Amino acid sequence: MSSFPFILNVHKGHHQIQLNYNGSHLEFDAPDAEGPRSIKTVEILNITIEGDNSLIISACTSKHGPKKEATLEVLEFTFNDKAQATLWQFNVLTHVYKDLKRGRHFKVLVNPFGGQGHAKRIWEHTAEPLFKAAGCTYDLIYTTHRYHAKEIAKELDIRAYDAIVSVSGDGVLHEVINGLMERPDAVIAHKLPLGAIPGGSGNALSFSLLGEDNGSHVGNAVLGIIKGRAMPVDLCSVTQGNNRFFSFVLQSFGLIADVDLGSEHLRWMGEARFTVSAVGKLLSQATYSCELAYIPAETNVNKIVAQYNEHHNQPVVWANQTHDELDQNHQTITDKFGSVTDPIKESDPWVVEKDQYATVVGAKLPWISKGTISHPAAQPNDGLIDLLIFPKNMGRIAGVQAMIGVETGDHIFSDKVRYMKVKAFRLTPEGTSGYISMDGEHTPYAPYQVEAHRGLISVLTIDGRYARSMK
Ligand SMILES: Nc1ncnc2c1ncn2[C@@H]1O[C@H](COP(=O)(O)OP(=O)(O)OP(=O)(O)O)[C@@H](O)[C@H]1O
Repeated sequence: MSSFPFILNVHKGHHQIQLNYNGSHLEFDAPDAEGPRSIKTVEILNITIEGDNSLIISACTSKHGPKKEATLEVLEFTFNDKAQATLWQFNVLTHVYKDLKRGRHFKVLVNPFGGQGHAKRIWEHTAEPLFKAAGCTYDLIYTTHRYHAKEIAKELDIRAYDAIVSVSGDGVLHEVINGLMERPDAVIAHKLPLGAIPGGSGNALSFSLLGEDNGSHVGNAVLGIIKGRAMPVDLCSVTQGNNRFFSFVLQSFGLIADVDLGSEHLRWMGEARFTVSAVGKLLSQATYSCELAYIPAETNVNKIVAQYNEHHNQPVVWANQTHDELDQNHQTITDKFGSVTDPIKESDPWVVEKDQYATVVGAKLPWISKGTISHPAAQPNDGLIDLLIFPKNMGRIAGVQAMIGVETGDHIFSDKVRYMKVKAFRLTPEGTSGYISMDGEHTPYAPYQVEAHRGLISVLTIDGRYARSMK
């Protein structure tokens, strides 16, 4: 291949323009008031030639600054020399899709009722045009009932697709993951990457991938699916009674579960319902009794923060560069620390305590929704669960301060809050009624045990890690 820059002289109306691709950006002077333009390599979706003299560049750009949503931009130019234009197109596209498959094929699941019914419009108006512009293809299904996504994932011809994409909230993704993990060929199926387009009311994965400013931006999410690579992501196995399932967001007991599941009547408030409801509960100083057992990996917050910063300085590791737990010799995922119905093994370093708590929440994602960074040190593939505990007797002021801290993740530095990394935990609630939420799903008020499995699934992303959740 020839060397950078790749230059092509084109026309826009009467203006002569030089398109200059330097390996990291496509640069040119826009003829109108816009002035010089610079489009990043990652933003370029496609370059096509139409007829004898037309060059079309499709890109997904955040024209009005990095905090604004990336949208489809189609630039049209004319050229005089078709052979030169074709060579330029080939050179630029080859570099733009270096190590990436061009024209990926997706299974797309849209929950038409997700996110107060906006998911269909999100797909049609924003996501679909971007996929088409990039030359991607897809089989689309609108989910028609609860567990539909799980049924699809269980039956899917996984070899036919490059990823499963959901236009929904975390609920549909939870179903997809569980569908994949229940297959007899889970050993292969779990390798199919997932793509998340925010279309629900809780879009924890999208916020964790794209951060507070861009977590709800559909264009940015789609760009990650078209141009991203598969990042290994831990999955938690949960045992409860004789059931076993998988959780990728959070497992909550007490206040956070009440807020998640018990504030349906405030649904009209949208995202604000979580904060409003949580502050109300904290002011009422409700506590919940349980026995909590955990296997600690790190309980010192300062060390957890140091490890977090170190992780962000390490080079990114992609899914095809790791060894996963499942292989031809281990066709099922076994829980190293047993199930909730087993007695706790004395040979494992469990710590057991019995008390009242405002909330106990395990999570694998830093964001649980917009403005809620409950587990800021959560990492995609450290093989550990971040466990957040608000104890009893926090006091109203400290409780509300901690809740305000959740907006930035600063609550973990409060001396009233406990935050640790654990390998597994078991929670045995006292009493018979209350809420337990697994990825937003209502589960029985009964003992459960959670264990992290490293890098069991993968998610398409450009950055290869979660957005920075701590300064
Ligand atoms: N057509 C449908 N009718 C009813 N329920 C559905 C349908 N499609 C999907 N679901 C269910 O909706 C639930 C929530 O889905 P989703 O992940 O899109 O959004 P959410 O953010 O979790 O919640 P919501 O947007 O509804 O507040 C899922 O558990 C899924 O089983």
